[in-house]
Amino acid sequence: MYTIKTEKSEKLYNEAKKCLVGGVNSPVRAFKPYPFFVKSANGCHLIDEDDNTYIDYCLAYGPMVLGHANQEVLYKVREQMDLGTAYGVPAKKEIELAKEVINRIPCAEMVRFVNSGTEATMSAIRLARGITGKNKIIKFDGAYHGAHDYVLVKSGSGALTHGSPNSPGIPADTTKNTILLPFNNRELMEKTIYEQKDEIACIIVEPVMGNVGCILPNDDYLKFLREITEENNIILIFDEVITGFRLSKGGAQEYFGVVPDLVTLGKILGGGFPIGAIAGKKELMENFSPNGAIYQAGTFNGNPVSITAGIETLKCLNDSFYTETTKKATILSNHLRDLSDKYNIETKVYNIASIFQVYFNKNEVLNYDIAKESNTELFNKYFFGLLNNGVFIAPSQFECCFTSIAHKEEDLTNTMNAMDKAFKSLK
Ligand SMILES: Cc1ncc(COP(=O)(O)O)c(C=O)c1O
Ligand SMILES: N[C@H](C=O)CCC(=O)O
Repeated sequence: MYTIKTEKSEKLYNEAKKCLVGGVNSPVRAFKPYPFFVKSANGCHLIDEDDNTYIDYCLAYGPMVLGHANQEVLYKVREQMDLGTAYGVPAKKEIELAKEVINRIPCAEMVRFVNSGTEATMSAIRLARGITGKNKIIKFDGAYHGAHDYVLVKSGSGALTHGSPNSPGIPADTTKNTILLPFNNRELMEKTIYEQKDEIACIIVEPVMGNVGCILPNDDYLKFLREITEENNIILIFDEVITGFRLSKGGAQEYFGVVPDLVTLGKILGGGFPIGAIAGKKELMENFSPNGAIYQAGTFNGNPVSITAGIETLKCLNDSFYTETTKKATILSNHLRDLSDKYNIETKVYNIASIFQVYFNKNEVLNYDIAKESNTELFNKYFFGLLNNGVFIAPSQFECCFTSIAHKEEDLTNTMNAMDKAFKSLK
């Protein structure tokens, strides 16, 4: 519950409910009694309609690694807008960003830009099916790969938060081809592949699961997936919509030293504007239309505004970006561990690079089933404890938090104080 003044947000929410489903445009934004309505954002701060300021660790669910309204990015975006905002014919900057992706991401030899992570995973799966001539795909329990029919089964993120991990409206005929397995479990993967390898087109995996909190891969689990897919003519897709450009310059594949066949990207790649991309080995990518027969298209694919923001954002992701953002996430994670001890509250805290999350759970969180046992009521109290003390994180146990270069020392100190007050309120 809010203890701060949020009357204007409440009023706007009541208005919004009349014309927007649930008052929001993506379910993850809805929380009870009502979400605050943002008026502006700058650096690591959000300011709401009631003039409350929050230090933001949601960062639009990931893209804003440079903080909000980064002036270098916006300067170039404004320049681009004067040159046009959508062309329907190719433009030079698409080559520039594609080359950046290829230079950074180990598996990327060719790129197709789309408009969202959802489109990217949908097209990557279609590509894998089209190339192999096989229909089944393997996805992990609790993984979220966007809101399309192939993958909206036992899904994480808002689907899990709002209690519909299997969305009605998706034909059983579609999802019968989606095999669900627990993350970090080798035996079940081996058994499934042994029995059905001739029907399985691809494994799609979030290398770090970021839509059921933050679940790290066990030692060599990703390497194991690489080996088993290679041995069985199955395409390995890393869904790096969250981890891409975040864990390292080359994303999770560089961080863990495991190179998949295809990667899906989004979020950071668009520097705060809508984007997605599929990239991978040339021999696979060339199967997309117009070179190959597998159809993929979009009016706004390679949109010049998003491409410009992406180019400018990637320029800022140098070594010190990774050192700095990792350091901040580590400081906050260690503080959460200390608070758990101080207030004797059982938690598990995970962090990697600029990602972190606390689970109100006594067990090590290795997969979806364990994550689901977390105390979401306690998480909700923690969330409001932070919010009422000027800190915003995603309003769900089943999302994760991000640091950016815009978080300053003072913000971290204020955040740690807010965390302390939030934990105290849980007793
Ligand atoms: C791992 C992952 N894949 C895919 C998506 C879908 O991306 P978008 O919301 O841009 O469609 C998301 C987030 O939304 C994600 O976290
Ligand atoms: N968890 C999702 C992405 O990572 C949240 C974004 C959304 O669905 O609005």
